[in-house]
Amino acid sequence: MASSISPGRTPLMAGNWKMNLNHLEAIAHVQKLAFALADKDYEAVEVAVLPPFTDLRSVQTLVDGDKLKIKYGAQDLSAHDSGAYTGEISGSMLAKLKCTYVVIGHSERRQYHNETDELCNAKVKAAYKHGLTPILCVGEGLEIRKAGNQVSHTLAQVDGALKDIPAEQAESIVIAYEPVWAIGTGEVATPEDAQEVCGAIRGRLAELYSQELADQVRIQYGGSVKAGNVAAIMAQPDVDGALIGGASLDADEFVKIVRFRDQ
Ligand SMILES: O=C(CO)COP(=O)(O)O
Repeated sequence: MASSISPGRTPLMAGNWKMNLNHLEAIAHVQKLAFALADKDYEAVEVAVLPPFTDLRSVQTLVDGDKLKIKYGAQDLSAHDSGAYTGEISGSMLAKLKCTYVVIGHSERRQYHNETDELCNAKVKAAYKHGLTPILCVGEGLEIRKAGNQVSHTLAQVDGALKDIPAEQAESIVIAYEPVWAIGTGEVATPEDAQEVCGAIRGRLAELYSQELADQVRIQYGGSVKAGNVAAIMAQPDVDGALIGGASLDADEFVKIVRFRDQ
């Protein structure tokens, strides 16, 4: 299927492993991806993996040692720089491991750890402070979708997380629209559903900053993305990649998603 992605926005296909794969499994998985992916894949698409914290050192060693073109990042970071915050991981620790990306505000953290837009905003600031690129997750639950309020709900999350973030930083952000009802359920948003909200997010970025900045920011869709549905979603003009959960744990499937133009 033909894709209508703006040539200025390289699609980002990022695998969010969530709480799956220990560090030994992580090494085997990244090796499989590295073996399967070719230079032409990396020219067409940016490929990233987002493993659990405990895997990051192993992934870094593999990527550095074999000069792999796969990027990697973490699934969360602390809003604080250092200190008495038991169990937390700072942006500087992630930067030291040469992470490129960090996921902020995933719906599972909002739901199970009560993360608010204010906390997401503090984490976006922490990410930029340490040179990390945020992948900011936004999206509505089923009740909000049923009431038809998906756009206003999602844009309020964008506003909250980007409060006081200057354009020089916001221009590099990645925003992932992940409708909560489509995560891990097999229930995919239709390409039109994805486009409606992703287009609205780009419109909001234009209002908050400028059209030029909005045109440059990558907006991903996430929620039950698979090789079989990725091409139709990527054909939407404001969808510039995917944040993939379950399907990213299967190396063959993830490679097919990276090669969405062939599907
Ligand atoms: O939450 C997601 C990615 O961050 C989506 O998960 P699934 O692809 O498993 O639905």
